[in-house]
Amino acid sequence: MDQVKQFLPFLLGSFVVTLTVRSIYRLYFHPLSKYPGPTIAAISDIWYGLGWLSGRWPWIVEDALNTYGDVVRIAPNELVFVRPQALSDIYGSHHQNIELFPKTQINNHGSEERGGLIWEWDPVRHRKVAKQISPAFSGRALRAKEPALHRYVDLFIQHMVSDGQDAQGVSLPTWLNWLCIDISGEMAYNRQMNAMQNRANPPYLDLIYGFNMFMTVTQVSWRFPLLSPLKYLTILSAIFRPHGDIRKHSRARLEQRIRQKGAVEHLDFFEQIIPENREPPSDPKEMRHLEQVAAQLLVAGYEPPSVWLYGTLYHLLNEKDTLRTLTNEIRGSFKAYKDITSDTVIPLPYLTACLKEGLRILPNTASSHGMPCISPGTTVDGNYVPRGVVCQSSTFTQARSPKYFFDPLHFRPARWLPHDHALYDSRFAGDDVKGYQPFSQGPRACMGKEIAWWQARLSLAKILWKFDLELVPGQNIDIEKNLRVYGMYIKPEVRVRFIPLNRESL
Ligand code: HEM
Repeated sequence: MDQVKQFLPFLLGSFVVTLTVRSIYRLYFHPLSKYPGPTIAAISDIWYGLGWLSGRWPWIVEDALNTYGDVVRIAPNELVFVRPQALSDIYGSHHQNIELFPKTQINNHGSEERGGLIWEWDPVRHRKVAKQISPAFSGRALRAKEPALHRYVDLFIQHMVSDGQDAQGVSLPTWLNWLCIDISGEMAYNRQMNAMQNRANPPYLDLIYGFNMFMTVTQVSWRFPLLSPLKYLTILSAIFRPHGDIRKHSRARLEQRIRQKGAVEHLDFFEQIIPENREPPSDPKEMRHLEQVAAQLLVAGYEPPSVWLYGTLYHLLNEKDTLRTLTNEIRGSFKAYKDITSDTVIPLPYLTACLKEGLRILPNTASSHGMPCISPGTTVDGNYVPRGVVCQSSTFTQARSPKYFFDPLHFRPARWLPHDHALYDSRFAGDDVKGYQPFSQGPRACMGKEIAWWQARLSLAKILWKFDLELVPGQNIDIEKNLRVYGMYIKPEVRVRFIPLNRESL
């Protein structure tokens, strides 16, 4: 015991000396020491970790960029950029579709089986999977999916006719989540989630939201090896929730889909990577890879569209004149509900402008968090960034900065209108509409951009053709203050009345 007592001051002393020397190195001698940022972020990952755990990371980074300039050191070995040139340098640069800034291992933690498609950090492995899947996103393949898209949007409309007129209205985030998970399950691997039909969260949706905060904890704990046992909380949470059963069910559904190959109502995104022999691979690694890709397609096709529609409708409901203009454009363009198709909605300029503005004012999770990549040792927006430094963008800050957009914190669709449109407003002439890339760019850009646009245009056009919308009075909502984002956004409650017009039935 006495020996321990003697040894303790020595241990503590060594610890303090090591921390001091490391901090001095990181502050004054590290290759990133010339970049500005909070001092605590330069010497430790604590600032980064707490920021992520708060659910307000995009806002924290925005504050830092507004305080320190266009490049900020947000962790000892990490920079965030905001100018469009930096975004194109980081994400757009590639050689024969192999990205020059590979993704970090923030999500799959180096596992070769868990990369799937979106989390795959190895550019060559990513290219292989992306090449296999991309034909499923081609124009012809998308056409085959259009009837299913209509079916779900129509089901949403029918539910709103029956449920949406009550004085207390319906929960906008809940119903949009159900619409989007139903569509995404169907598109990803012909999986019927039946959320709207059952008026309940499918267990799979509960599962992914159950892990929402946990994903962030895992990502953060990865930076602090001493805290990594936190990861084992997954095991605890698995004990207390029926996760195992849900996973088993998902796996069984996927195996069924693999055996069906081609014999489905419409081709889905998964079709392209189903083994030729239509048998689930016996190699567990291969099967885990397929499960990972299927899950990623499902979540990638679910979360961004649900946030997009939620943000756009929330702002429209708060901007009555804008909502009226859009409603008039839609109702003036279609005599009958059945005339609303993925082709006929494209020429509506105000609809497109409102949706672009919705994407700007609330970018999706990946764009809001930044998409960390590793520098190969090159220049980003004129700054030399040594090899191995983690770089990322803040599309969120760019979207909300007066340097790039006039009146950025307000919903102003007019900024996206063609200049010869009657409602175009020259105050927006200086907006950098081309530099804004919510679907990212380069080899890792969004594959679902086109189908996402179909889904968003069709949903909004059908909803506003059929209903007058109003916020249920007495709600005190400020999504700017109340939004939180971990692995996915947590959307604050908004109750809305859907008042059907007496028009032809569906
Ligand atoms: C509002 C709509 C959407 C937005 C704003 C959006 C945005 C993005 C962004 C920023 C990325 C890059 C992520 C990263 O590099 O980490 C991405 C990737 C991806 N998105 Fe989307 N997305 C949307 C909808 C969809 C939909 C409906 C699908 C359909 C499945 C989809 C499928 C994908 C896929 C497969 C990737 C990975 C591409 C790759 O790594 O090769 N997205 N998306």
